[in-house]
Amino acid sequence: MSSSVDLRTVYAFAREFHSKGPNIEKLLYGTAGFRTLHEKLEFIAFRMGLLATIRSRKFGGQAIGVMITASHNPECDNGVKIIDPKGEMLERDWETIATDLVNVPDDRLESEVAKIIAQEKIDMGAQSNVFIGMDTRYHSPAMGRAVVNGVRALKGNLRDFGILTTPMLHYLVYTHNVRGAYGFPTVDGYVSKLVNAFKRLRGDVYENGNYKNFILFDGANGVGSLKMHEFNRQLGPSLECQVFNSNGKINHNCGADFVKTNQRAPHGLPEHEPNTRCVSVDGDADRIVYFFTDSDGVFHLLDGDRIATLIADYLMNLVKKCGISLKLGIVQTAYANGASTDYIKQQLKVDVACVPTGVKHLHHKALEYDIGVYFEANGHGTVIFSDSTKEKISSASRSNETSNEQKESLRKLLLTIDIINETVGDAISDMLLVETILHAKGFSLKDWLATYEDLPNTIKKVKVQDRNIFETTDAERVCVKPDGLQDKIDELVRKYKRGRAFVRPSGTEDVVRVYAEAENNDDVQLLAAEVSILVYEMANGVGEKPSIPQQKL
Ligand SMILES: CC(=O)N[C@H]1[C@@H](OP(=O)(O)O)O[C@H](CO)[C@@H](O)[C@@H]1O
Ligand SMILES: [Mg+2]
Repeated sequence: MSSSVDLRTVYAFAREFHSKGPNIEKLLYGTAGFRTLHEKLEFIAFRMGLLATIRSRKFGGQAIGVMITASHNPECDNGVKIIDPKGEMLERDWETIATDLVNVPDDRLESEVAKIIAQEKIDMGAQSNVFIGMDTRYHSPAMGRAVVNGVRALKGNLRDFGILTTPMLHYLVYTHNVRGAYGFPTVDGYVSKLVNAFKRLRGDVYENGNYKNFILFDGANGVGSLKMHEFNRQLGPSLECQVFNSNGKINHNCGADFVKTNQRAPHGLPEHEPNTRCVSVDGDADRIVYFFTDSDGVFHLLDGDRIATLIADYLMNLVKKCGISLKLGIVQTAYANGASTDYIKQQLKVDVACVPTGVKHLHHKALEYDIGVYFEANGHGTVIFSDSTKEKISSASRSNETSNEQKESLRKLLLTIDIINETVGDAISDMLLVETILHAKGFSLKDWLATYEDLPNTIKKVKVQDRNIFETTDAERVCVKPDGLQDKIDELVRKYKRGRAFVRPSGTEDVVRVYAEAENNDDVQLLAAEVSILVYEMANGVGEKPSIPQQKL
């Protein structure tokens, strides 16, 4: 190992500018990196700057991303996560390395960095390249500067892209590393890739059947609204998209998480005709849900499960028309509505897998299929096509044995692939894809909703003294610790028709999440309350004890 970096600068920078200070509780690289109150995060951002530089050197100078965001969390929180060279989430072994690096005191930082360099056999003389992006939180620039200092302390190179959606940074990292093979590695390149494919698929006829060319876009007062304005300039009349919730408090009473969790429309929604198509994205624009209010004033949600089934159905039909055979699979988590899973198995007749929460798990599983469609119920997901699938599609499109009709379908399939950001869930890319499909089918949201009927469901949060005493198995559907809890949950679930419930510790908040679904809403509320009380009692709940809804007492 050659080293041109004096590691004493690491401790000097830390002590001078980004001291950890005493009494910081142990922090874990969780479902989506480190996420906590912004005041606690600056030293972590600095250390992630160090780690990203080291990781980039491990890959001979390939770009590594550092994204500053707390996604759908409230404004007071921030977060930092690392993006690997292929635009994917950080490899699991390095999550442990990241956790260890963050949890050492300042005076052990230098030796911890030296340990990582030695263990991973890093050539500190090698090139390194760190790409930095951030959401619109007012404290994100300070975090960004801390990352920059981390990179500088190790004499690395960096590019600071400023305010970006999370999926844009994933795209930029990947396209840079594959030297443009997946798209031009710039922000303009990203927008043009998606918009050009969208426009070419849509053609000159913007409306079709029940599909109207107008959509209301809730930007969650985050980066999604800024970027959607940029998209709008390029989309022109091909999609009339009215952006709202652009400059208030991030995620406050709006955005995809608010809409999904509360199953109601966001605040700030402009006056509109009943049945108008509306979307909500989250604070960093990597997830999306659709919704509308019908002429009786009833709110309807079309979430990630719906999006996955719509896309899978469309792609399967398209592939069939192309005259090629490919295996498509859908990946969900335990939060997927039971009715969607039944629909996938019984109607779509597609393979469906269930994995633990967090897109990294879904992405990983989706790689096993020729075409992997993965979505969390909250609207976070995308589609990935294996290399051999892409090869099959392009060779079929060039082959003399392919009919003209098949060639037209292959052209559509190739353009559809271009709209998709395969690196990670991407709210804007997902929206353009769904809009393309609804347009092709001539569907209104009502038509889409009619494909199957969701089971009523809810997610509750329970605060307990230590959420880490909860351990789960079977893709989080079974709770193995504390002892005896699962048996008691099973007993409760048995009382309800089509009942299902599970509990798991959150990876991003200090709570235990309780999910319940059943045939009707009263039962759902009752089951969720009963399970929440159980969790609270078995794990020394903190604060107000959950209670049974009034009408059931
Ligand atoms: C039920 C739920 O929505 N959980 C979210 C949430 O994870 P938790 O581990 O449940 O806190 O944040 C993750 C990161 O954004 C997201 O991937 C996941 O779907
Ligand atoms: Mg997000």
